[in-house]
Amino acid sequence: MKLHITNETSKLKSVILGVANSNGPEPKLEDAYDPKSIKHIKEGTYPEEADMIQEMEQVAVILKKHGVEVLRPRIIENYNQIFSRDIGFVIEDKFIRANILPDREKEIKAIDFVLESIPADQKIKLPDNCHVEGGDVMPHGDYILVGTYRGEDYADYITARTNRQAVEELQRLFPHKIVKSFNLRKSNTDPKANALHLDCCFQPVGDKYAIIHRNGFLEEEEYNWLVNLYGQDNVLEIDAQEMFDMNSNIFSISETVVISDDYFTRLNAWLRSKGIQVETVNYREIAKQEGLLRCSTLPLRRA
Ligand SMILES: NC(=[NH2+])NCCC[C@H](N)C(=O)O
Repeated sequence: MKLHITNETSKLKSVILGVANSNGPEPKLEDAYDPKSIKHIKEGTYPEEADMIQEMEQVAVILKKHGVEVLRPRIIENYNQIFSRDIGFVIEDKFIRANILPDREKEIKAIDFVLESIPADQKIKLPDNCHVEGGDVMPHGDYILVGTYRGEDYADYITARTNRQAVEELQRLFPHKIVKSFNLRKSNTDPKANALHLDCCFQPVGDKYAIIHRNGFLEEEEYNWLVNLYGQDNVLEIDAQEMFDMNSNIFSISETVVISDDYFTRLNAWLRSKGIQVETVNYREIAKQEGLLRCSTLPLRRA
């Protein structure tokens, strides 16, 4: 297995796409770990497995059409394995195993066949006190952009998934990169005010563009730093409703092709106006669990 990831948008060669099969029964309220799932459990609109399977198959078809190798996790009975992004991530030729929320720690076992094909010196397990999930980590050329939560009350937030210790450890592991971290707004109860991961409020796209939601960031200066990295004219600012709908969580197959949700009419028109081909799927049921296309993919190799 050859690993190579240095950014979000180079031509995708190989990816793990999550699975919704045997996703388990609707969680009890006290077992849910994000506010959007909680909302849908309360309202009786939690997504059906059959619908989510069908939504994910549309993504598999598009990826294959674009010549991408698509790997799927082995199915663990009655376990949520939709959001592969968070279980690990690749930076350059290293696979870093995430120290994920304990509720999700079995997910990694289902990609053992991938891990076995990676040489031992390319696999990294962070110390246990470093919490990190792939949704918070974006290799970006000379930078590694990392979403985090620096509040003293970190432990109170089930929505805070990447801590300072992990940010520091990533810098130690990749001394030739600049690890830039972003303090994100967290809410256990309000999905419109919760940037669950960095990819829930920001994502680079194309060769010089980005999608961003200002209120996802707690520090004005960190938000401005990101906007300046692209230039104001190259950034699409999304509002709280669009963040909630998960507009920043599309997925790039290359600098010129993305997979987006058919529902994102404003975003898709903006992408097309920049010369980007937009492949669309309907991911409205998956979206109810506070994740979307980037969250359900774990890229292993890009050109
Ligand atoms: N990369 C992401 N944004 N992943 C979203 C994961 C959503 C999932 N319900 C969780 O709370 O863990």
